[in-house]
Amino acid sequence: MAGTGLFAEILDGEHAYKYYADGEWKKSTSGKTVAIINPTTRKTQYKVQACSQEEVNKVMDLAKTAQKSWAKTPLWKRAELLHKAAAILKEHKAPIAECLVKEIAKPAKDSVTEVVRSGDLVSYTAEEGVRILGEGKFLVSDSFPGNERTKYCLTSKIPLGVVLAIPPFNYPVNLAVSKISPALIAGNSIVLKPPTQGAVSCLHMVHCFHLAGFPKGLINCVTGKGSEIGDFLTMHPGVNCISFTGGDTGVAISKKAGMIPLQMELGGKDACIVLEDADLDLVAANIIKGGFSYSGQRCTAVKVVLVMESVADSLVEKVKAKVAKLTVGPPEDDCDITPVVSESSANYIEGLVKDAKEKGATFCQEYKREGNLIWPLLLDNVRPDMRIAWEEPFGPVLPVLRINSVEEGIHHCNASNFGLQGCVFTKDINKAMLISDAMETGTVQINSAPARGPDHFPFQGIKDSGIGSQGITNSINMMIKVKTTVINLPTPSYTMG
Ligand SMILES: NC(=O)C1=CN([C@@H]2O[C@H](COP(=O)(O)OP(=O)(O)OC[C@H]3O[C@@H](n4cnc5c(N)ncnc54)[C@H](OP(=O)(O)O)[C@@H]3O)[C@@H](O)[C@H]2O)C=CC1
Ligand SMILES: O=C(O)[C@H](O)COP(=O)(O)O
Repeated sequence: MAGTGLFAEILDGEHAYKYYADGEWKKSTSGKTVAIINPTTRKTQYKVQACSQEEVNKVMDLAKTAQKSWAKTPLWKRAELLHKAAAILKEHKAPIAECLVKEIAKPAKDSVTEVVRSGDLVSYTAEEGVRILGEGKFLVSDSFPGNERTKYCLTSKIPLGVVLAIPPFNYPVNLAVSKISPALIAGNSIVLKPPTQGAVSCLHMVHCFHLAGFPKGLINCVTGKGSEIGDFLTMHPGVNCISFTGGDTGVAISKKAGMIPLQMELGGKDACIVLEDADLDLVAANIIKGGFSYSGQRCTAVKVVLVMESVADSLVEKVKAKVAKLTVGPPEDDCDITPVVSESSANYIEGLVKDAKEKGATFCQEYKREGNLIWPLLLDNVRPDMRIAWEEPFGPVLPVLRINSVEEGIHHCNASNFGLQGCVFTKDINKAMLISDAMETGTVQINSAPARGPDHFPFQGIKDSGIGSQGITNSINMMIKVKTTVINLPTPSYTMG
C-alpha cells in the first residue's frame, strides 16, 4: 500500500507526504501543505509539502554540488544505479499504481503499465547512455580548405549541470523518469517539480531512486503548486536545463527562462485523416484506442477525425458501436472511461460540448456528466467554426469533421497552432507518404493512432506543441554539451605516413 512498508519513511502523519532533498525526506518549514483531490471522490486524498523559495534555493545549491562529483562517477556505475532503481520501481509497482489511481483516476491496469513502462525506460536509458556517451569524435584539420594536418580535434560529451524536470499530471511517473534518467546517465543532477495531481506517485518513484543508493543531493523533489513556485523554479539562476511537459504553461516558461537548453512537450490536436480506401474496422479500433484511452487525457490522443464524406457514415456507425461498449466508472474498477482530472477540466470540456451543441453538431450519444465523470461522446458534422474543431478537450469527447478532399484534411491539420502528431489511414502507401510529408506535425503514424512509444522513438512537436525532441536517445543528447580539445602540432603529421 502507498505510504506503508518501504514507503513509510516518506509519509508525515496521516496522508501528508514529505519532500526530498539532500538524500532525506523532509517537512517544509513553510508549515503549509497542498491538497491533492481524488478526481473520483472529489475529496482530499493526500497532502504534499508547499515548499518555500528558501527550500528551493537550498535544493539548487545541493544539486549543484552533487552534480560535480556525479560527473566524475564512471559511466558504468551511473548505469548500474539506474538499473537498480528500475528494478526497485518495477518491484514496487503496486503501491505506485495505487497512487496513480487515487490521484489522477488512471484505470488500475493502465496505472500498473505506466510504472512497468517507466522501469523499462530507465533501464533502456542506462544501456543507451553507456553506448552513446562513451563515443566522441576525432577530427583532423586538413579536410577544411587552407589547412594542413596540424590540428587534432577531440570532442566529448559533457553534462549541462542541474536539470529542472517538470512533468504533467497524465503521466506523472513515466514523464518524470523520461527526464530524470537521461539527465542522470549524462552526469547531470535533478530538481524535480512533480505535478500537484500525481505528486504522491512521483514521491514514491523518487523513493525507489533513493533506495537504489544515488548520492545525496543528486536527485531532489520539491512539491508545491506550479502557480506558486513554478516561476521561481524556472527562472532560478541555478538551473542549467529545463525539461517540461504540459500545456500552455510551457509557452510562458520558454519566454521567461534564461539562456539554457529547453525541452518542451506541450499540447496537441492530433488529426486522424481517413481516406476512402481505408480499412474502416482498423480505423474505428484506432479511433477508440487513440481518442478514448485514459479518457482522452493524452497529448497524443486522436483529437479530431477528418474523414472523407463518402465513407463518413459508415465510419461513424462503426465508432458509435464501439463507444457503446466502453465501460464508464471508477478507475479502481478498471473502467475504460474514468473521471477527468479536475472539476475545472470537466467544466472546460463541457464548455466545448455546449458550444458544439449551439452551433449544430450531431451528438452520436447523449451528453452525460456526473461530477468529473464525463461519458464518451462522439460529435459528428463538426464544422470549423466550432471551438472543438481546434481546441483540445483533454477528455472523452471526439469531433468528426467530414472532408471532400485530402487537401481539405491537410489544410485543417496545418491550420492548427499545434503540431504534435497526426495519423493517416489508407491502403495506398504512396499517398500516405505524400500526406505525411504535407502534415506539419512532429510525427505522422500511418495506419495507427498517434502514440509516443516505443519510448526510444523520437518524440517531438512543432509550432506550439514543443521545442526539441524527446525519446530516450534524443533526450540524452539534449542533456549534454559538446566539449572540444584541439591538439596543435608543430608540423603536419599523417598517421603511419
Ligand atoms: N506533449 C505532451 O507530451 C503532453 C502535453 N500535455 C498537455 O498538458 C496539458 C495538461 O497537463 P497539465 O499537467 O494540466 O499541464 P500544465 O501545463 O498545467 O502543468 C504541467 C506542469 O507544470 C506545472 N506548472 C504549472 N504552472 C507552472 C509555472 N508557472 N511554472 C512552472 N511549472 C508550472 C504543473 O504543476 P501543478 O500541477 O502544480 O500546477 C505541472 O507539473 C494539456 O494541454 C496537454 O495537452 C500533457 C501531457 C503530455
Ligand atoms: O503525455 C502524453 O500524453 C504522452 O506523452 C503520450 O504518451 P502515449 O502516447 O504513450 O500515451
